[in-house]
Amino acid sequence: MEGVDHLAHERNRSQFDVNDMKIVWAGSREAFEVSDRMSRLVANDPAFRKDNRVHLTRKELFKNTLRKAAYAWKKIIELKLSEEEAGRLRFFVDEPAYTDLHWGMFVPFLKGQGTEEQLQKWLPLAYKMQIIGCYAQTELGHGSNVQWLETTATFDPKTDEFWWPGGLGKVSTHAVVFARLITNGRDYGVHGFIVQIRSLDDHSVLPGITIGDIGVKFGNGAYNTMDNGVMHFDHIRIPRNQLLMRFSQVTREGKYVQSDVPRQLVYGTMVYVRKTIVIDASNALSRAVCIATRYSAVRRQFGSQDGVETQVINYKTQQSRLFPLLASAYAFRFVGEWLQWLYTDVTQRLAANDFSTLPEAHACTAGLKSITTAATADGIEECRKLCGGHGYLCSSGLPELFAVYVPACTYEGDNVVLLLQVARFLVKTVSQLVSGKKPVGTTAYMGRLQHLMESTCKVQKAEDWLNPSIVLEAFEVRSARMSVECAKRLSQFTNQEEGFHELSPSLVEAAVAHCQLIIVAKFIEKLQGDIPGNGVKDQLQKLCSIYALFTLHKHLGDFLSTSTITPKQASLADDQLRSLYAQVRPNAVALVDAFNYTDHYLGSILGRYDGNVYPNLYDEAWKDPMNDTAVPDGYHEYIKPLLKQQLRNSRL
Ligand SMILES: CCCCCCCCCCC/C=C/C(=O)SCCNC(=O)CCNC(=O)[C@H](O)C(C)(C)COP(=O)(O)OP(=O)(O)OC[C@H]1O[C@@H](n2cnc3c(N)ncnc32)[C@H](O)[C@@H]1OP(=O)(O)O
Ligand SMILES: Cc1cc2nc3c(=O)[nH]c(=O)nc-3n(C[C@H](O)[C@H](O)[C@H](O)COP(=O)(O)OP(=O)(O)OC[C@H]3O[C@@H](n4cnc5c(N)ncnc54)[C@H](O)[C@@H]3O)c2cc1C
Repeated sequence: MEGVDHLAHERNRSQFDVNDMKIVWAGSREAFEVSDRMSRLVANDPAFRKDNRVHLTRKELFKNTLRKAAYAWKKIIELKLSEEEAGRLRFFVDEPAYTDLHWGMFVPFLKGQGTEEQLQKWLPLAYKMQIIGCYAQTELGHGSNVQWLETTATFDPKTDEFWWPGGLGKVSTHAVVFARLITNGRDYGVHGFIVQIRSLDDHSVLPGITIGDIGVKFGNGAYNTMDNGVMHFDHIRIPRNQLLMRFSQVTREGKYVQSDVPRQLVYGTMVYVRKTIVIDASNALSRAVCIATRYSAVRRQFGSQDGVETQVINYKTQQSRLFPLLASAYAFRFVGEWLQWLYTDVTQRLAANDFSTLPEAHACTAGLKSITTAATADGIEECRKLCGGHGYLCSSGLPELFAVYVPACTYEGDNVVLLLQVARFLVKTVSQLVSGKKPVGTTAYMGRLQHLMESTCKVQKAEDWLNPSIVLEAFEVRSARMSVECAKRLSQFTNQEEGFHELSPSLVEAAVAHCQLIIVAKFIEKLQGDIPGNGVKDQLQKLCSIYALFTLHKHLGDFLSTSTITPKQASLADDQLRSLYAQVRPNAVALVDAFNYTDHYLGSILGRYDGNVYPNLYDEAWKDPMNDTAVPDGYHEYIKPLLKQQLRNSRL
């Protein structure tokens, strides 16, 4: 029945104030207010409808995305929205589009790599969208290995194929292009250039440049709203001052001048985007968990008592699959908040030519991007499975969410390649201990290596696993022992690079252990701070324990093989986990209500706020164009002749 809250009984059971949790999830009351207002603005405007996407052809889909992006831009101007409001509005429009790359990569690259003079020229054009930019770094032959990009930019004192860049295929007028800078016959490696690629008069592609869309990508709708492109340069010429020269310059005479800064600063935009992707992982996972939790509370199957079947959310197996994902969504939210702080801090230090925390920022953004996107992609798929057959319908919102999200494991750095960067950082940290260098930041725990190598876990009963200090030390011991073991085995190789490649699978596991420690540590830190709201902190403590103990359970091999814990302590952790599931159970629906997602943004019949699933699932089916006629297209050509033939055969 419309208007009835079929989940009221679930909401009445919660043991905390969901409105207080909404503020904690949003990060602040101001952030909540902006998000709430923008999500409702989008949800209430039919111009932003998205339930028809799966029925559109690729070209219709793309044109529809251009329409929405233009409409959103007009709204932003008309309502005089702030940068924060505009960003939230585009987020709730929920459609990968060229604007993601214009605002998410092109503008940040200009801001990070341009000189004051270059910013004064290009930023006003970009902010007013008088030019539309993309980020052209990946080539057909190289994406991960940036240092081996082949496009060259040769300085001519007298006067190159990109693949994947989002927005490039049909929309962008300009590109940030990565190319090897060659001047006076010497290759100075990869640098960033701004290149106009289309006419601002008629959008035609400029001479010497070939541009196209790379074709249909994974999934219906999904990322096909984005014109990822291919571009080929054939000896085009650009002015010298379109080399972005904040960190290195080429003089009029062709002389290369490198400021006294790490060459990796040219990678700054990737660090920025990886940080953003970690925050976005909590958005995507929380969306899937919201759908699966509400539906799990609606769905009843087997186990009837008094003639009423059991809610599937009451099955321990459903809880053991769903609640760790709920906990992960909150865990990624808070580690994302911390990573935002780290990024801001590093940026301020760079402005003062303090590069001391640059390695930490790179390792943290790379590693956390890798493990949060992997867990989120797997988590969305698990949420689809948690919803049984109906989870496979596009009207559940889950197939498209998965298809849009899963490339996050690849873009902005393949997850394994990034974990190897973390491994390199850890091995270096351990090796420097010998020379007396004190580890700081997220590796500070390595400074207590002697203790961690000798420590024994103090758990004697299940409840001991609720002690944050015991949990934190277990994760520190596991990570430290894995890193030290890798470093020790690596030291047996005469050729360190050869040893690194040989041991890379174990090194990746050590990197995962370190990054999971960071997530646990930041969740615990968050709870040591002021958490306002009735019953809110208690719920978050439960979720923190679930994230930690589920992670421990999932990586039990690490904890046992490093003798961090005993099998008995592992069993006590499982007992505590099941008890925590029972404690979270009455709060589950309220914990996903706290994400404050509109039905429009969720785009899911199964995840409707009112839980009125079945009538709406049935009605949605009839809207499919397949049901426009009772007799399907093709009957007269292919079915009727077959039936008649069979009838004739049966009479012979
Ligand atoms: C609200 C909505 C949100 C939506 C979310 C955003 C969606 C955005 C859409 C995304 C679209 C996708 C865009 C893209 O994919 S753009 C292209 C991305 N490409 C990559 O990420 C390439 C990955 N490869 C690399 O980053 C580098 O090649 C790699 C780091 C793997 C190796 O670099 P390099 O060979 O130069 O360096 P070395 O391994 O030799 O290391 C040398 C030292 O440099 C340090 N280092 C490396 N990278 C960095 C860095 N970024 N910052 C600081 N330091 C760095 C490295 O640790 C070494 O240091 P040591 O010598 O001390 O060990
Ligand atoms: C949806 C989407 C949008 C994108 N948007 C953009 C964009 O806007 N701009 C842009 O420039 N690029 C973009 N990209 C490209 C993206 O950045 C690259 O695909 C990504 O960096 C991975 O690089 P690759 O494709 O070369 O993978 P590869 O590195 O070729 O990976 C293939 C396999 O090799 C393994 N591998 C590679 N190197 C190593 C190693 N050293 N050790 C162990 N294993 C290794 C990887 O783990 C992986 O399993 C986009 C990609 C996608 C999917």
